[in-house]
Amino acid sequence: WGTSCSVTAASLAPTPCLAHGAQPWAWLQFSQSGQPKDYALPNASWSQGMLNLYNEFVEKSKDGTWKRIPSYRLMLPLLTPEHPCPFTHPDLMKLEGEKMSKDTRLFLRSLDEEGLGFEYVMFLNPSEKRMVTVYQPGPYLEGHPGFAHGGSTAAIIDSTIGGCAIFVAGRVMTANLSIDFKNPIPLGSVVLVDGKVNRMEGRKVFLSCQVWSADGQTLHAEATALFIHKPVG
Ligand SMILES: CCCCC/C=C\C/C=C\C/C=C\C/C=C\CCCC(=O)SCCNC(=O)CCNC(=O)[C@H](O)C(C)(C)COP(=O)(O)OP(=O)(O)OC[C@H]1O[C@@H](n2cnc3c(N)ncnc32)[C@H](O)[C@@H]1OP(=O)(O)O
Repeated sequence: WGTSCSVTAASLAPTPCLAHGAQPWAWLQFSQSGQPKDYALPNASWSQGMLNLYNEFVEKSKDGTWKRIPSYRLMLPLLTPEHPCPFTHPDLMKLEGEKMSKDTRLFLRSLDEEGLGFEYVMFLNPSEKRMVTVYQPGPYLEGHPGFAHGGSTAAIIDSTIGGCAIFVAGRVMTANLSIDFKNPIPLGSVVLVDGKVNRMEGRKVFLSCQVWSADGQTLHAEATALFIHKPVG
């Protein structure tokens, strides 16, 4: 995929991060293989409940029904031909890597230490236009004592359905996000964020989302959203 994509490995080459006085490679953590680190893989902070749900969706991915979405500190590596990814919308292929800042991080991947913030992995079901995120909120996302801040819940919902909307429509922006918070999410618990596209009208993509406890017994939040396509260029 992405043969016409202007984002290449060369455009991903580490650049100085002078603004932060950091090491040149600090904008993107590389693994020992020289590839950007994929954060959507198990680490020591993942609870058994998180691993169980992750393994469930890995199993469901074996026949291609679901696809695990790799996750880096930036969106950029997802757009390079070197990294297999279902985000093949032609609109995204027009993004030019060299014009995208490398001195930034995705909000949900902004913390260095494992387990303190957003631990998550997304799986896309292309035929159902559905994205699920297996998510474990860490202690630095606290709102009321012991519970995740509602803003962090909004962020994981926005990213889940945002990824789904990007898959169907290319570059989109959140125009509206409406959330009913039903039950607080305990820090360190595991939830399933389940979002899908309901319909599209021109540039508008309408989605809905539910956040369930891992055992499916507690509905934590319900949301509806409108994303609007913004053509690249
Ligand atoms: C891009 C690289 C992708 C790589 C992807 C790879 C992997 C992704 C995987 C995982 C996901 C990872 C990351 C997460 C992804 C996304 C989550 C982050 C998303 C955000 O965090 S994003 C920031 C917050 N977001 C904003 O910062 C938007 C500010 N805003 C604007 O930029 C404009 O406001 C805009 C663009 C929304 C519209 O502006 P515009 O000029 O293009 O269009 P216009 O206003 O004409 O509206 C056209 C029609 O929509 C109707 N309409 C508009 N707004 C409405 C509303 N609120 N309610 C109801 N209807 C509305 C109008 O009424 C009209 O309707 P009609 O045509 O029927 O008259």
